[in-house]
Order: sequence, then structure tokens, then C-alpha cells
Amino acid sequence: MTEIAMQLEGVACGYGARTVLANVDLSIPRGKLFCLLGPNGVGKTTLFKTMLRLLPLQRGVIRIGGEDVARWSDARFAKTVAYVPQAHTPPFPFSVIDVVSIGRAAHLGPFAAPGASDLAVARQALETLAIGHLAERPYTEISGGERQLALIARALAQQPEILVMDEPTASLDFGHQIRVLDHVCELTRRSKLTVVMTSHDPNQALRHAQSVATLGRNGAVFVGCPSAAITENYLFDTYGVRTQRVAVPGSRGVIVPAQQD
Ligand SMILES: Nc1ncnc2c1ncn2[C@@H]1O[C@H](COP(=O)(O)OP(=O)(O)OP(=O)(O)O)[C@@H](O)[C@H]1O
Repeated sequence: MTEIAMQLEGVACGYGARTVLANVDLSIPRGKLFCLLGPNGVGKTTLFKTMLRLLPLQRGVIRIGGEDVARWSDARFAKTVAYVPQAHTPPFPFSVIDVVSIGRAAHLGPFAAPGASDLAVARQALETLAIGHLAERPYTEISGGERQLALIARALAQQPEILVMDEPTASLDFGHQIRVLDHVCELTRRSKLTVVMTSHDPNQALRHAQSVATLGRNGAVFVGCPSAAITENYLFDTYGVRTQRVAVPGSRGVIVPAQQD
């Protein structure tokens, strides 16, 4: 039986009196990569922020390991769940290694500074993503893609059980897109890390995810294996484009725009 890392039951989320998604039920399997697909503005980030307790839950329950997280302390939640937000512009010129070391905060006592072992974990996270050479550079003076990689390194340095990533590869070059997702997939197998991410690329979900949730324009959620969830009908209904899946040996295939006559 599949073990569930995170469960959403009848979740409603939104801003103030406005509800963006009204009734979401999701079971996110432990030790797998779970990808949420959906059009712009449908509510993916809003749902993630609610799952991360950054927005108040309007209705429903969110469980981790079967426990209602509303009862968890912030410290326990921070040790368990790491978040890679969409790339942002930082206010202060911290060095990259300082930014990544912030990921260790959840493991330190109050007011404690990162020690040598924490810095080693942070450096390892940078090396893993092939950006060790940026360690001493000011975070404000690196490229958008490099900043995105640093935020992923910060989340990896946190050594969470659940890694939530909102469009983690949006500003990454082709090679980094594949390497970052290959690496987190490897962590799902090796360390039973659970990865929950959004993407605008159905091929990314096909290649890397074991489970996919598709959000329709009406807020309807379908969850299944990538091949069952990412159908030509879903892509047409959601994005208004005709596609076809082309068979590629050794993979789940590749989705391409359908030929226009
Ligand atoms: N801070 C906010 N206050 C009020 N409404 C917001 C806020 N942020 C987003 N929204 C609205 O909530 C809805 C869902 O936005 P959200 O950012 O969750 O969409 P998304 O699916 O992540 O989109 P995208 O793929 O474009 O990133 C949109 O209508 C958006 O305009």
C-alpha cells in the first residue's frame, strides 16, 4: 500500500473573503515526485501557500503523516517541510552561502548560528547543484537562474521530509532543468524525500513525476499516474491547444503540438 506523506481533505483556500479553490482532496504519496499542473491563475501557488501555512486555511484539514498540521508548532513544521518559492528579488546582499545556510535554521536552537557541520551541509547542497563556485558571491549579484538554484540548495540544506517547489525550473537553462529534477528524483528514491511541485511543462511531469494532479479551469482536480492524468483532452480543455503524445522508447513519450493541416 502506498504511504501518504501529505493529505488534503476538503481544503478551501484563497485571500480574505475570496475563495480561489473550494474543495480540494489530495493524497500525496511518500517518497515520490508529485506534480501539479494547471493554467495561469487557477490557484496552484495559493494552494501551495495554504499547504505551507503561509495563508490561513479557509476550510478543511491538512495532514502530514496522518496528523493535523494545524496542531504542529512552527519549529516542527519547518523541520519537516521546505519551500522553494518562485524566484524573487532579495532585499539584502547576503552571500550565497549565507542564504543557503538559512536552510539549516530549522535544525538549530533559538539564536544559534550555523556551525561547521551546517556550513558543510550548505556547501554540499551547492556542489550538488553544480553552483559551488557561487558560494561567496552576493546573492543580489547573480543571475535569476542562479538565484533559483540557490533557493533550491537552501531547501535541500534544510533536509526536509517534504520539498514543495513552485515552478522550480522556470528560469533554469535546459541542462539545469533536467539535472535539478533528476537530482530530486534520486533523493525520492534514496532518502524517501517527497517532492511536491508545479510546472507549466507537461513533458516535465511525464518524465519526472510518479503522480500528477491536473487542475482544470473550473477548479476540478484529477489525480492519477502521469499517463492517465495528462491527456490530450485535458490539454485541449485547459490550454486550448491540440497535442499528441509521440512514443519514445524507454520513456512515457513526449507531448508535441498536433500538426496543423
Ligand atoms: N495576494 C493576493 N491577493 C488576492 N488575490 C490573489 C493574490 N495572489 C494571487 N491572487 C489571485 O488568486 C488567483 C490564483 O492565483 P495563483 O497565483 O494561485 O495562481 P497560479 O495557478 O499559481 O498561477 P500561475 O501559473 O500564473 O503562477 C488568481 O486569480 C490571482 O489573481
